[in-house]
Amino acid sequence: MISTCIIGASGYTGAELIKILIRHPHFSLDTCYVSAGSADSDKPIGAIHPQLFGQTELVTQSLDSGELSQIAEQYGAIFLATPHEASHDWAQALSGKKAKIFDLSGAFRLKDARVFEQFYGFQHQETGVLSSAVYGLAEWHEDAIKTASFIAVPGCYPTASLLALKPMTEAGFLDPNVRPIINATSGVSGAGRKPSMTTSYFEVSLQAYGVLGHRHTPEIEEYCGTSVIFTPHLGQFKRGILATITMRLRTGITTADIQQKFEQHYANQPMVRLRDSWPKIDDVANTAFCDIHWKFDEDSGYLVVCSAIDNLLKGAASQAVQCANLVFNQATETGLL
Ligand SMILES: NC(=O)C1=CN([C@@H]2O[C@H](COP(=O)(O)OP(=O)(O)OC[C@H]3O[C@@H](n4cnc5c(N)ncnc54)[C@H](OP(=O)(O)O)[C@@H]3O)[C@@H](O)[C@H]2O)C=CC1
Ligand SMILES: CC(=O)N[C@@H](CCC(=O)OP(=O)(O)O)C(=O)O
Repeated sequence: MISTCIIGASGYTGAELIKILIRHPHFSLDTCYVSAGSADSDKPIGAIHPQLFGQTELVTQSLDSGELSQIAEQYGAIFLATPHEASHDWAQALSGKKAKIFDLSGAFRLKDARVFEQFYGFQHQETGVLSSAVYGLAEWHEDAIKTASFIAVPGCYPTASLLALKPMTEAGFLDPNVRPIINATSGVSGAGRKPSMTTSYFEVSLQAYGVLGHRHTPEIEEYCGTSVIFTPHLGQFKRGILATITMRLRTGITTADIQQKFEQHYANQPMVRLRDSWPKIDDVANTAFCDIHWKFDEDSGYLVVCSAIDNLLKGAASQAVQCANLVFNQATETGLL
């Protein structure tokens, strides 16, 4: 068994990682860390995440950031389910040691350090880790992930968007004069466990946010190689993302060409399901799948693709475990089906 720990175990993605890792055939979850001074330190996991009541004996431990280097020699894999700033600040001490690092935050997803100031609100200092980090879009970066030591697990909206876009962008099918338009709606768990006015039960009502400025725009653009118009929406449900993506294709592309590209990339990828009807969030909530369906109008050249994921799983925790499976030479779906 490969020894693992989670840092940020009291959060929503931390809870999903615990659920997966305690049942995984090749990883053992040995420690659940919370931050120093956390209200959730020294608590049984079942007291913080009641769905896990009776499922594990683990009790949260407070993390002493002075011990990060030592922790990185202790485990085979470390999952960082922490805010961007915490991952950024701790990455250097964790890197280059025995442990492979799987960072669920956005701190190491973009290659240009300057972009962080504009979109994340902090100055990136860790350019060394940034340049060696591999973007963990499991279905597309498999070879690079297998040999990586530090994996930047993609954001939830970028996962849903890129899995739908990339078969077309990689094939060069897009009309270069028309940007893809991504409209996506997420459940409130996308905002994390910390309470806030915008995610409070009484306040949430379907609404766009982050218009023409969300930090996932540069992430999507970097990994599909084209500018996009991305509009996220907050929905009145707990978990899941539905992304509807409209693209204009070059003249002459046919329905059969599109079908061939989606099948070429995903026919052998067990976590992506090419559906024969429009996916619903309920079809993927609490699963590690990304469901995709599309329709093409050959007359106008417009293609509409719908992609549905669970933001906490394929958009975070299960994709992190897919990456860990690849790093440790296991099938991508191990422990996820
Ligand atoms: N929610 C989602 O759908 C997705 C989230 N992500 C990313 O994954 C990461 C975790 O997200 P999520 O689980 O939703 O977030 P949560 O807010 O639910 O959990 C974050 C965890 O980190 C701990 N933490 C908070 N502040 C600090 C700090 N300064 N230093 C160390 N630890 C801290 C928190 O509590 P404690 O004080 O108890 O330690 C908590 O356990 C984030 O970077 C997020 O952006 C990525 C994709 C999807
Ligand atoms: C509904 C909601 O608030 N969603 C989050 C995205 C969650 C995610 O993917 O997180 P990171 O890229 O931050 O890791 C947001 O829009 O900020």
